[in-house]
Amino acid sequence: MTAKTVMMIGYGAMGRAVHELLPSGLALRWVVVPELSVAETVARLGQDVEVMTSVDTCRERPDLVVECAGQAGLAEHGGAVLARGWSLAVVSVGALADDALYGRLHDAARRSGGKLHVLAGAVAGMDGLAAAREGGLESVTYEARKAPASWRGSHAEELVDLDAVTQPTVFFEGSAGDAARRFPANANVAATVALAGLGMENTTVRLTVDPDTTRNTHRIHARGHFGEFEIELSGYPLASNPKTSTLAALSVVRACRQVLEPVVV
Ligand SMILES: NC(=O)C1=CN([C@@H]2O[C@H](COP(=O)(O)OP(=O)(O)OC[C@H]3O[C@@H](n4cnc5c(N)ncnc54)[C@H](OP(=O)(O)O)[C@@H]3O)[C@@H](O)[C@H]2O)C=CC1
Ligand SMILES: O=C([O-])CC(=O)C(=O)O
Repeated sequence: MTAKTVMMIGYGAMGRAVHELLPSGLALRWVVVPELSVAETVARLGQDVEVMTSVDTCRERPDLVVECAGQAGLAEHGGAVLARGWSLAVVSVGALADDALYGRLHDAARRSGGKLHVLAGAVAGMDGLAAAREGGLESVTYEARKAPASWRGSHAEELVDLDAVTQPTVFFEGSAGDAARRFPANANVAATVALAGLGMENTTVRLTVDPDTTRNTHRIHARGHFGEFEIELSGYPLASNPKTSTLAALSVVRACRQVLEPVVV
């Protein structure tokens, strides 16, 4: 049987983890990275994978395109993928807090028959939340708790002294849209919860730095006509990037596997 093909946008910590776990029967054929990373990525991947800076260079049709490139990468390449009518599974969901980008990707997919799949990423429960929305939701709160190392290099450094915290400290409380825009590498899940539930402005987000944890912990509380649920997921970060949970990479692997499966769970 010929292998189904995958294109990956971005090849950082998550992309590499996904590549390692790609199910047999699927081949990573194209990787899209910024110009500055082309040489290093070619050296890592060898001849079997075509490394490019633009989706336009690809002359075939991938069975699935996965984005592991950060919000800027989704903004740069998402439109071109969807305009071709391809399927695009994304993790940098916070980019969709930008209404103009959301509209552009939505319209490109609608015109071409392409599909934008918002992956659950580092959290669970998005199916239940989206189902609950059908009956009406009253409130949705999302809280993330991570170690200081996971918040380094982010806007958190301007809000709290990451070297001095001695106990769990909330340093941001606001809307999902605001969180996704201010913490592009750390609060994509806030946008995912918002898209599944009450939207960017009506989803409350709390971000905490916890000096005593090595996990990335996500808690979602939702209340509505269906009743109420609370889930807490305590994930291991990837060794190669403490901002990124292992489960987020695994959600991309799952999306890849679904290309092969006649029954989708
Ligand atoms: N939904 C979720 O649960 C989660 C989502 N994420 C999202 O996944 C993204 C990737 O995570 P991770 O792999 O750990 O991050 P890394 O920073 O390790 O990797 C990002 C990769 O994307 C590349 N890239 C950056 N800009 C572009 C662009 N314009 N076009 C193509 N490629 C680009 C980078 O290249 P270069 O090195 O040259 O910059 C690098 O290869 C995060 O930035 C975040 O947005 C992360 C965790 C959880
Ligand atoms: O991986 C995680 O724990 C979540 C994350 O970074 C994000 O939401 O952007």
